[in-house]
Amino acid sequence: MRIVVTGKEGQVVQSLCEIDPGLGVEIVAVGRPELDLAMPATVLPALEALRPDVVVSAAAYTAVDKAEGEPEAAFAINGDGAGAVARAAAALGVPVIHLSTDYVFDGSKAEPYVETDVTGPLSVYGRSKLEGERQGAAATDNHVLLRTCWVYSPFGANFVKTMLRLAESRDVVSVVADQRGRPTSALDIASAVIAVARRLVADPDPALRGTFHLAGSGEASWADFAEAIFDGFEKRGGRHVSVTRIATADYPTPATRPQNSRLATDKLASTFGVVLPDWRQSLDRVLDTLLAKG
Ligand SMILES: NC(=O)C1=CN([C@@H]2O[C@H](COP(=O)(O)OP(=O)(O)OC[C@H]3O[C@@H](n4cnc5c(N)ncnc54)[C@H](OP(=O)(O)O)[C@@H]3O)[C@@H](O)[C@H]2O)C=CC1
Ligand SMILES: Cc1cn([C@H]2C[C@H](O)[C@@H](COP(=O)(O)OP(=O)(O)O[C@H]3O[C@@H](C)C(=O)[C@@H](O)[C@H]3O)O2)c(=O)[nH]c1=O
Ligand SMILES: [Mg+2]
Repeated sequence: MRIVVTGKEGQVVQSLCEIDPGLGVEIVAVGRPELDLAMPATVLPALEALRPDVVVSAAAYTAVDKAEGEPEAAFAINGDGAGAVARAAAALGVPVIHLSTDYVFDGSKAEPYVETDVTGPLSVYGRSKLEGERQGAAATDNHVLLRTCWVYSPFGANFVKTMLRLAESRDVVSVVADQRGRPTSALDIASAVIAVARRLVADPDPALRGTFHLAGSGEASWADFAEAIFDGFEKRGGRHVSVTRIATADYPTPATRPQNSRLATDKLASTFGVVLPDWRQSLDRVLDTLLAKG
């Protein structure tokens, strides 16, 4: 089985390329310039040439604050570009696994979000990802929409790497404590995507298609997450860094984030038997890699 994934340097695509996908599975990454989501005409020819058995739509415009000033680019890539990937998979007659985000929700729900909850994105990024969800669902039923959240990894740009960079020069870092979510390792996402892809290729059952939420086990605020990162840094010989827990109002950003970003993952567990490790355990593995690299 050949899994073709969009993007080259992204966290999820690099994690897919990094992990051992197991017997009979091959991972191929395709991105710019051959496949450019901002140029939808490039998408079908690039995918067709690679003869995928499954397409993983992982590439996206993910700069949440920058997107507020570049809505056209965000919608072109996350809306029309993601739509083009799903339409190409449909044309090739293969399933597509399309990654989306907790930021499609407004965060006002008291409980974790389930797949059927009403969306209401607060940011350009969230709205553009929701448009990609709509275009993907319209393109094909042979489609898994996998919403995930708070992704970190040894690769690309993410909150863990930002905190480790700040730890080099700061004794105290102020971090918001009133946004809660579920930190998710891209390495765990990669394993889950491969497990889902295997099932989709083997089984046309419509119950295996549709929307599913995927997240690391447990939950945290960004401040909790930062504290765990700094603890791990110190345990591995780094300096002591402490967190000042602040409110969202004390950390103004161009984009508004949901206060409740927690995704309920029971449907993925009961349908695919996929449950991710506790986020603290996965964080340890990523810190081992990042801090061993130096
Ligand atoms: N990061 C997060 O916290 C979360 C991410 N997600 C979603 O998961 C998916 C994977 O995210 P993640 O791996 O973190 O993303 P990254 O931000 O790490 O990487 C983005 C990827 O998209 C590619 N890309 C951007 N623009 C284009 C374009 N015009 N044409 C082709 N490729 C493009 C980049 O290309 P290049 O290789 O050239 O750099 C890169 O490979 C995305 O759909 C994202 O929306 C969902 C929830 C949380
Ligand atoms: C750097 C920093 C951030 N923060 C806050 C700002 C924000 O509320 C929160 C997280 O900031 P970031 O900008 O790193 O995270 P952000 O880019 O919003 O992360 C999101 O990315 C997109 C792609 C997703 O899909 C989401 O699931 C989510 O992971 O932490 C602090 O309070 N202190 C700090 O020093
Ligand atoms: Mg960011």
